[in-house]
Amino acid sequence: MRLQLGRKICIVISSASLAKIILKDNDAIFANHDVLATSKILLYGGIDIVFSPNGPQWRKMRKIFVHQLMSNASLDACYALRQQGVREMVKDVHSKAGSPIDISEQMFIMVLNITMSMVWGAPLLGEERNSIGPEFRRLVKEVVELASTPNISDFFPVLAPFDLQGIESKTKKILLWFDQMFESVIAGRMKVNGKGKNKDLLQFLLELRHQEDDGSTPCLSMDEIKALFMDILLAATDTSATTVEWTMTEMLRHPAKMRRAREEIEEVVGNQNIVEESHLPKLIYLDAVIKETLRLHPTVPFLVPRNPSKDCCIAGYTIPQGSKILINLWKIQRDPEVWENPLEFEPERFLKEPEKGDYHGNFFYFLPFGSGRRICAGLPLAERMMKYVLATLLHSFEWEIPIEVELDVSERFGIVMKKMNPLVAIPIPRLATLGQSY
Ligand code: HEM
Repeated sequence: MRLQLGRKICIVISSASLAKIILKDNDAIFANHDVLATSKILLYGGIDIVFSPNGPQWRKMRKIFVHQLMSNASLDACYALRQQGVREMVKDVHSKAGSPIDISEQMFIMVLNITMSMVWGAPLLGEERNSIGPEFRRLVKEVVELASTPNISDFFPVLAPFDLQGIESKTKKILLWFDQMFESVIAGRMKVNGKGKNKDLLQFLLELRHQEDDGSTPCLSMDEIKALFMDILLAATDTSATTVEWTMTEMLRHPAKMRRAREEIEEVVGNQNIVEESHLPKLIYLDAVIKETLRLHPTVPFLVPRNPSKDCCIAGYTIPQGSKILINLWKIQRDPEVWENPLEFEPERFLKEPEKGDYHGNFFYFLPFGSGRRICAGLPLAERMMKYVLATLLHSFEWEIPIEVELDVSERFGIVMKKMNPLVAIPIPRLATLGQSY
């Protein structure tokens, strides 16, 4: 489908074969993400990983992130931070046992804490958890909404200086809040001469900054450090929280499947232990449940839209340089040619045909993390965190739906596909004796 919006041509790709031609066969041409007026403001001019065009800047930023945080060795080394984040969350949920809780909100704060610990060594504790956490979430929600609102400045760049919808000025206010937080964290570390006790990402970046390449220019500017922080915190929180919320929704709608997932966890973990990441590779059914959720409810339903870097011809159609290409995962991942009963929640399909569960960008009917060189850079962390937290939620609690709540799957499309009505569920502790272990 092709739409002309102002000066911008938008093309929606809804078949796996075309997605492959774009994301694999022409990966180099389509390796730029579409940069919105809001992303430029929020990401310090677009010098981050998500919005840098394919080139040396993008390679530098992505390399730092992947090497420092996403290698197996780095992820193993900071397992204690994930453990602490998940345990804090369980304690918090225990304290609300019997009352309805907003699952996505709970998950958001947990993921935020884990990522903040990985990035600068300090989670939100005590009062901060109740003040900064919700404010952070409110602002991320606003960012996602602003970025999902069609902006005249993007379609008629000549009108951008007038900011007719006020989107840019709202984004600048949000940037200010984040920027002050980043400045204060960085200044705090510099006060101790960059000698934090943890070997976290901030520590590494400050050290890297002082390894000057030509004796005068730091390898990394302060804006680059802040843009990296922004990418990580924004890309990790809403996506992971929303995916856990959809997975819990589908399990609550299918109690037999939730029972099967819990039985598997009990068999692997036992009732006298708490879930550890070492248990995760054995949780095959839970893995299938997560994949089936990502198939039916792709968290980033159109990927991050791409721009071709030059005019090109795809399947006989000319695609001009700079067009906005959306890959419609929602449609592709429900294609009846490949998925039997495509609208049904059937995790068992991935047990029968495990090859269809490859989400590393090679099977073009299932691309929840994208494909090619711009594939999600946080995939290794996302898959560990989601499985770990879901296993823990099922192992520690029974979940009930408040009587007045209808469990629905209405979707709200945007950059991140949220539930129209947030999932509210009541936790009932299962393993009373284990409560103290958290
Ligand atoms: C369930 C969780 C997540 C989902 C579904 C998800 C999905 C995606 C998708 C679809 C893209 C665009 C890929 C493309 O254009 O082909 C992306 C990009 C990205 N994601 Fe994720 N993501 C998740 C979690 C995370 C986490 C936890 C982090 C970081 C800690 C992260 C960091 C990034 C970054 C930095 C990019 C930009 C990569 C680039 O442009 O080179 N994501 N993600």
